[in-house]
Amino acid sequence: MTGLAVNIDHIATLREARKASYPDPVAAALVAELAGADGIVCHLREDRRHVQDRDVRLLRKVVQTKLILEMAATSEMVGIALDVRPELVTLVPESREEVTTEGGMDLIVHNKSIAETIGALQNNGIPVSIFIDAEPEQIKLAHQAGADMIEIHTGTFCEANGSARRRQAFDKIVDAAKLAKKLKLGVNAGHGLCYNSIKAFKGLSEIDEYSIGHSIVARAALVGMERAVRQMRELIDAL
Ligand SMILES: CC(=O)[C@@H](O)[C@H](O)COP(=O)(O)O
Ligand SMILES: NCC(=O)COP(=O)(O)O
Repeated sequence: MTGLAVNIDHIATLREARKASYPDPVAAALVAELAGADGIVCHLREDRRHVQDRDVRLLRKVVQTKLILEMAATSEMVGIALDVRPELVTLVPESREEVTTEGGMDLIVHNKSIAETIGALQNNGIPVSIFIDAEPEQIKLAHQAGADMIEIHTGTFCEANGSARRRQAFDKIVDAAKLAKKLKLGVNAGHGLCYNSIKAFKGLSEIDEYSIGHSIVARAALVGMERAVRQMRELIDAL
């Protein structure tokens, strides 16, 4: 069965908009699990714009499925990961000015440092995924760097204008997923996926799990977290 990992970052975004104590992303994670999530994702950004250290530590205590920590490959974040011990770390590129993650990790540029970060985490029993663009070169480099999994950046496909661009972006995802499986990497996919774009993935059995946050939280604001997660769960079950 294809997995659904629910990213609760933007519950924290709503809380941080007022620097309030609610809504609590930890509570959202528990509801998401009850509604059928296979995992909970949180991205502890260096600037702490949404998820806070307290959230990650509490999530570690209460999440019953699996906790996936998205983070930059910095020594501060590696220290936190070694302490919190999530079931999976996903390394993502970060830029302070971006509104959201703008692309995958460039392993042509960061190959050596990423391999070191992967080693530091794996040597302590923490599996590592790398968030990368659907480019064959990046996938081969992720494999060479020793990653356990990759997460294919789906944002380019989700944002593509026009059917030709959309098709081209999707074909790259298909090729990337097939290549990664051939290299015996686990394959996750995420960023920008919504209740409509997820339907395009029907039949793409190479993808183990989808990581989806913003669209679920946006729907949850209107219909509630449980319904929003269940509706996404049903779409993924129908793929
Ligand atoms: C890597 C990724 O796709 C997620 O981290 C997602 O971007 C949610 O976090 P932000 O919205 O802060 O980028
Ligand atoms: N890794 C992708 C993720 O966790 C969720 O991204 P989004 O659905 O919030 O764009």
